[in-house]
Amino acid sequence: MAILEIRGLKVYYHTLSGIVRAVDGVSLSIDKGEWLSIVGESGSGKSTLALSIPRLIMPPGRIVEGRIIYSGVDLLGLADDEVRRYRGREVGMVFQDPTAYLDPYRTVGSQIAEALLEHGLAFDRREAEALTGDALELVGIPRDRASVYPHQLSGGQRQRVAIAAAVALEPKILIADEPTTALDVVVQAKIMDLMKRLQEERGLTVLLVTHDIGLAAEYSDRIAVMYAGELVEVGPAVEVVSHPIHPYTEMLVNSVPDPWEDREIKPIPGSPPDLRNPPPGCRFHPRCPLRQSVCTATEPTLKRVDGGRSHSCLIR
Ligand SMILES: Nc1ncnc2c1ncn2[C@@H]1O[C@H](COP(=O)(O)OP(=O)(O)OP(=O)(O)O)[C@@H](O)[C@H]1O
Ligand code: NI
Repeated sequence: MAILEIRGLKVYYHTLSGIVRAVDGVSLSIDKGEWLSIVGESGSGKSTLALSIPRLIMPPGRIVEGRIIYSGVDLLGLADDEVRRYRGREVGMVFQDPTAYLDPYRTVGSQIAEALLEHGLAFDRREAEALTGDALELVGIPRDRASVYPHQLSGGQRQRVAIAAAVALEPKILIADEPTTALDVVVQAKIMDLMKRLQEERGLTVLLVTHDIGLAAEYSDRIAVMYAGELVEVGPAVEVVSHPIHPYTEMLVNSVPDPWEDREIKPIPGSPPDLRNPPPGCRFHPRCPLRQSVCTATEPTLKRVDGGRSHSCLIR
């Protein structure tokens, strides 16, 4: 059953130099308890898509069209104060830089405890502190570390605390935007393993945003590949990576090292288009080796094929 359904979403940034069509007609659904990763090059609109879900898009950005249905409720139809109740409590968020939202002047424990009280998940200070300790332990941080300040923790520990803070509110879905990009690979694996455990043990739905398709393949149930504001391929993680359908997915896979196979790394030639003025037809056509005349003349849509997969390639 879908916990989240995004339909025809368009999110544009209205800048002085033009309208940046960062998310331009995305439809995607995520099942309860599933881990879906959104992958794609820098600037493809991944973060814009993720931030739209709890309606955290700031001006000059604006959600111009579409629906975001969470557990049957269209979040885009709610008043601001109503949507605030979903943030944190239902939809948890973790970002690349936890220092951006951990207050440097307050202990990590007091910040988690306060959120618990604010959302009515703890009856009093004492219960909030107990639950905070539980949340820290859940992410592998001793409960007595509640009394430290963010700067006293390592980068990996801070990200754990951020996850503890998010998970303490018992959200149904955790949106993690590049949560391990700033961390070394060993710490990255630990954070990913932790999220996997939360998915398996608590039935947490995970939406991971990453530019790392290898990482996505290792941890996700499904992968959605984004290019220039649109989805080009969606399907079971292992299949998408081992047998990509869309040429962009294929080139993205070939542009990163394969830990199991010794093959040549081929960077994708060219660069993504200017989203103020994207190319007509398939937005990938200027970089696509399979390009034919239909690719410049036809607007592709995501079509379903066998195996729970979909793609938007006009040739394949
Ligand atoms: N505040 C903003 N004002 C104007 N344009 C923006 C703003 N934020 C993002 N954009 C543009 O929207 C497009 C999508 O950006 P977004 O950050 O969503 O991509 P991304 O896939 O998350 O990239 P990255 O991997 O670098 O994080 C880009 O062209 C970007 O320049
Ligand atoms: Ni991003």
